[in-house]
Amino acid sequence: MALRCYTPRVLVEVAVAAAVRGRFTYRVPSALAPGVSLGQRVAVPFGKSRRATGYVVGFPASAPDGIELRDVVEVLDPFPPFTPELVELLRWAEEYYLVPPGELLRAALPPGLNARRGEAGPARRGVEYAAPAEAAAGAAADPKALARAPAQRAVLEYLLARGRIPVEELRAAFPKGRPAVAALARRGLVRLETETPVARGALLPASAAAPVLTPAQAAALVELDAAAGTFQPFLLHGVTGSGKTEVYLQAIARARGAGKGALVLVPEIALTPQLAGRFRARFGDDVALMHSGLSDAERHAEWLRLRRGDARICVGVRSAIFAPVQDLAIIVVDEEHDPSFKQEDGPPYHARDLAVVRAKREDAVLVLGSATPSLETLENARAGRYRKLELPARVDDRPLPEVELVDLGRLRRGGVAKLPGLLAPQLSEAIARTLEASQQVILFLNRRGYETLVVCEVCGAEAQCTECAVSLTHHARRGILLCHYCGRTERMDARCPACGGVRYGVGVGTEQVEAAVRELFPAARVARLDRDVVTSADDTAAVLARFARRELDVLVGTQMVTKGHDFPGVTLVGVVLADTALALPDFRAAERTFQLLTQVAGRAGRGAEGGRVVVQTFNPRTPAIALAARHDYAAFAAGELDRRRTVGYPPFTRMMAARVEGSEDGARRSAEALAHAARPALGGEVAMLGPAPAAIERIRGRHRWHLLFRADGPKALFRVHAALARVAVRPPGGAAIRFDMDPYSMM
Ligand SMILES: Nc1ncnc2c1ncn2[C@@H]1O[C@H](COP(=O)(O)OP(=O)(O)OP(=O)(O)O)[C@@H](O)[C@H]1O
Ligand SMILES: [Zn+2]
Repeated sequence: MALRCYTPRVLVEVAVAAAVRGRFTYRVPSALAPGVSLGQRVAVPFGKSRRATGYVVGFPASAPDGIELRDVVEVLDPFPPFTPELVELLRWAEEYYLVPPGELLRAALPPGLNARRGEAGPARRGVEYAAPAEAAAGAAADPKALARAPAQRAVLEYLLARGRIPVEELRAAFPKGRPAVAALARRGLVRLETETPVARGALLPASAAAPVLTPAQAAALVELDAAAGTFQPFLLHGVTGSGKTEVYLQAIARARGAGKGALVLVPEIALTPQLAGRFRARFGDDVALMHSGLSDAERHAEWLRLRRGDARICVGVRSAIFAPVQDLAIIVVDEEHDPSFKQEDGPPYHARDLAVVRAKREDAVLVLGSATPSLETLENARAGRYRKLELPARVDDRPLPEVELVDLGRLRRGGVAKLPGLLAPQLSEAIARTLEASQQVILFLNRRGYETLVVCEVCGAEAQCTECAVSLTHHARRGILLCHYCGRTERMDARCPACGGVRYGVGVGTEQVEAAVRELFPAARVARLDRDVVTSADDTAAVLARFARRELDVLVGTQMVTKGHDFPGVTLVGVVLADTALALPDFRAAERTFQLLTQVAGRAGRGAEGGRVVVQTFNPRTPAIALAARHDYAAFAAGELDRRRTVGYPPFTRMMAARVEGSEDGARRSAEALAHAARPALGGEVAMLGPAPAAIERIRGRHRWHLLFRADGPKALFRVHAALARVAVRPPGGAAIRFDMDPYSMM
C-alpha cells in the first residue's frame, strides 16, 4: 500500500473510546496545531457525522493511501490530561491486558473529566481539619440528643474516637457524610478549622512527627534511600504490626525532600480510613486521595491537583495506578498480595503488576509490602529480580499471637454433634475469658447469612437460584433465601418446588454466629460487619469507630474484619471455620487461605496485653492452616511453590483465560469455536484447559464457559489470542467473549 507523507504533527493517532474502538489517524487543522500534544483529549468526527472523544496517542509521519482523512474538530482541555509517561503506560496496559484501545484511557480519567469539558480546578486550599467540640462527648453520651440523626451520631462517634483529623480522612470514612458534618458544625458539636497552605514541597510541622525507627525499619530505609533515582523493586516482607507503614512514610518523606512525587496503592480506603489519615497527618495538603468514596467533583479536583503538581503524593485504590503524579520517585503497593488490585469487572488489569511497569518506565523505586507476599512476588525476589527487605518482628518486640487449632472433625467424632453458631467449647471459653478481662474479640467467618444451604427434608433437593447455578443462602432476620450472585430472593417458608416438602437450613454463616454469641453472652455488646449489615462506606466506618472506641466487645464479620485494622483492645481472634476457601476450584485456594488466616490472626495482640487466636477447622493438618498457625510463612511458601512448579501453575507459568457468556447453546458453541481456532496456534508451548463450563455454570440466566491457556511466557499466549480474536468479533449464537491475562478469578 502506498503511503502519503506529512510534515511532523500534521497527523495524529487518536484512540477513540466509542462503540467501535480503535486507533485512527486524523489531520490537525493548523489553527488547532499549537494546542495538540501527546495525551491531549480531542473531539473527532467518527462514523456518520458522529462526534467522539478520543486521546492523542501518537504522531504518525504518514497515513495509508486511499483513506479519506478527517480533521480533529476540537481540543478539549487547556493541557493534556495524560503525561507522555501515562500515555505510554496505558498503551502498554491495553496491549498486555488485551483491552480495546481507548478503554483504559477513558477509565483512567476521573469521571468528572469524562463527563464535561476540562476546566480550571479549584484554587489551592489549606488543610481542613475536623475536631470534636467541648459539648460533643455529652451529646454522644446522651441517647436522646442525636436519636433522630443517626448519620450525625456516627460521624460524631468517629471523631470522638479519632480526635482532630484531616477532613479528608473523615470523607474517606463517610463519603456521604458531608451534610452530617455541616449539621454537627452548626450544632456546635464539631469544629472545622483550616490550616494555611504550606509552601509547595514543604512538610507539615512536627504535629505528626515521625517516631524513631526500629533497627529493622531503619535498615530497610537505608536500602530504599540508596536506590533513589533508579528503578529498583523491593519486597518489604514485614510481619503483621511490624511497622511497614512507617517505612513507607519515611521513604516518601525523603522523596519529597528531593522535590519528587510518590504514589501509594492500598486495597480499600473505606475499610482503613486511618491509613489515609496517617498520610494526611504527615504530609498535609501534599496528599491527594483517590478512591470511589469521593464524589465525581472531588475526584476531579484531586486529580487536577496532582496533574498540576499542587499535590505530589497520591494515596489511592487500584485505579490510582494511572494517577498523574509528577516526577514519580517511589511507588508503594501496600498489602501487595490483596486480590482487590486485580480488576475483575471492567477492563481487567493488575495494579500491582502495572506498578512494576510504571516504576521501570519512570525510574522509580518500587516497594511491594506485605506480611504474606504473593507467591508471584516472592518468586521474583527469590530469582533476584526484586530485593527483599525484612521486618521480622512486631514494633516494641511485641510477640505474634499464639494460635490454637480446634479440630472440628475430632469433636464431632467424639460425639459433640451440634455447636451453637459452630462455636466449639475452646472458642466460647476463650471469648468468656476475654470478655471478663474487658478486652475485645474479633470473630471471622467468610460466609454471609444465617445458613449457607437450604435442603428439602423429604427429597433432599438443595434450594437453588433459578437464574444462577448457586445455592441460596438463608438470611434469617429478613426471612428470605437470597442469591449472592444476582440478588434474587425467595421466601424461606416456601415449600420445596420439586416435591412440596418442608425445607431446613444447614451450614453456619455470620448471622448465625452473631446470634449464637448474643445468646451465649447476653451482656456482651456485639456487632456484625458484612455486606448485609453495612451497605456503604459510612456504615462500615461507623461500626469500626464504635469498635475502636471500645463500645463494642465482639465484632463478627466476613473478610472485612481481616484487613489492616489496628485495634489495640483486641486480644482474641476466633476463626469460626478456616476451611471455607480451601475447597474452591482455584489453584490459589491454599495461598488465599494462608493469607486470610495470617492477616486476621495479625489483628490480635497489637496492644500491650498480648493476643491469642483460636482457629476452628476440619483440616488441621493442611499446610495452609497448620503453617499459618505457626506463623511460618517461609515453610508454607516453599511447599506451595514446589507444588506449583510440579503442576505447572503460576508463578512458573503464565495463564490467559477466555471467558464466554451467553445462551446455553451459544456459550457452548462459542467455546467450541474458540477451542477450534486455538488448536492450530498452540504449538508445543501452550496447554489448553477446557473448553469447560465455568465453576459457576450460570449467572443471571447467562451460561458461562471458560478456556484457560498456559505457557511459559506471555508471547505464546498473545499468539493464541491473535488466533482467537477473529472468533471473538462475531461469536456463534451472540455470546460475549472476554479475555483475561494473568487471571485471578477461577470461578
Ligand atoms: N518505630 C516505631 N516506633 C513506635 N511505634 C511504631 C513504630 N513504627 C510503627 N509503629 C506503630 O506500630 C503499629 C503498627 O504499625 P503499622 O500499622 O505500620 O504495621 P504494619 O506492618 O503496616 O501492620 P499490618 O501489616 O498488620 O497492617 C502502629 O500503631 C504504628 O503507629
Ligand atoms: Zn441468582
